[in-house]
Amino acid sequence: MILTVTLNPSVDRALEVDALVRGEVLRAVGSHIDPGGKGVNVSRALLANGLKSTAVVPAGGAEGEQLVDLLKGEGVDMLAVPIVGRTRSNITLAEPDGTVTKINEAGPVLSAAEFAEVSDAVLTAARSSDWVVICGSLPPGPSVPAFAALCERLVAAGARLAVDSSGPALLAGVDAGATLVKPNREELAEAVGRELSTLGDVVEACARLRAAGAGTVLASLGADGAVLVEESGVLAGTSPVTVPRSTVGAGDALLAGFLAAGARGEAALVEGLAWGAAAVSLPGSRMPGPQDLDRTTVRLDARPDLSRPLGRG
Ligand SMILES: Nc1ncnc2c1ncn2[C@@H]1O[C@H](COP(=O)(O)OP(=O)(O)OP(=O)(O)O)[C@@H](O)[C@H]1O
Ligand SMILES: O=P(O)(O)OC[C@@]1(O)O[C@H](CO)[C@@H](O)[C@@H]1O
Repeated sequence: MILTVTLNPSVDRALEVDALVRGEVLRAVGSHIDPGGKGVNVSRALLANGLKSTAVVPAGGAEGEQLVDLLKGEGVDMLAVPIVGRTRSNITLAEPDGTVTKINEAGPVLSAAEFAEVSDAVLTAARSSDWVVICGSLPPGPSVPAFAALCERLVAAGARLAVDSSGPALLAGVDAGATLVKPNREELAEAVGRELSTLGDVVEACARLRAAGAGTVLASLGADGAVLVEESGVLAGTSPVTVPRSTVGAGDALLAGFLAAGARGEAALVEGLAWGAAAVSLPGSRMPGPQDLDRTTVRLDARPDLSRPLGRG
């Protein structure tokens, strides 16, 4: 069983507009609401493919209730920890060519007592889980040392920990010795403090995170695919998408597919790329199911050209 942890979940509201024009009243031509947050999406993707997981979410206020109802409606097993603050709403503005503009709230404050309650729930559930997957931004409140302590306690307790976050939270996961980290290009660049222009830059940056404590690094690179750097070597892969609809949650789908297929080697990278590409072909943050997956378009390369330039990030 996979335990996902989203410390800052959301109600995701996606509005489709014909074109984004600043300063105008825009009329939405379509709208939908999804339960959101990166770990929540990993759980949704796993469920869409018949795999069991439990999503840990702090939830508060009317939006917290809505989040819990949406998760129940989709049949996602959850551990909701009540909090005083109001769960955030994140907005996606989607244009017909697949361009998305996202506005994410900071999220409610998680008090020290609430964070301790969430941590206890995670540490307890971790005992019967194959993976603990902590994803997304830290809400205001918990300090980085408190988050780092949670990661360290999980690793010390023998949990296989995966972290998909940014900034200091990503580095805390690396330092704690997470089994897997999944940064995107921007997060990886921030973690190593330099721009990443080529595939070689990405491989080098992943190697640095491994040297600092991470077991495996799965770097997602948008349309440039993904790079996997693990004990046994380096693999790069792409999965072209003919008609991109929404990239929201593509990284979460990639991570879910990678975990679902064992989190190592070619088979897992193929699965992750197939799930990521399928998510990009679907509207909003809809997670792909078996009917959406096409593994035949995935191309892997065990000896990638490290001088290959990446698209504009
Ligand atoms: N434009 C695209 N064309 C083809 N595949 C894409 C595209 N964008 C994303 N992908 C696929 O989805 C995966 C994840 O994308 P990305 O690197 O943007 O993740 P992310 O920034 O973590 O996304 P999010 O935070 O929205 O979940 C990529 O590794 C790739 O397989
Ligand atoms: O603000 P964060 O935590 O970095 O990201 C939150 C979020 O943008 O990530 C998911 C897509 O990956 C969405 O469901 C959600 O709105």
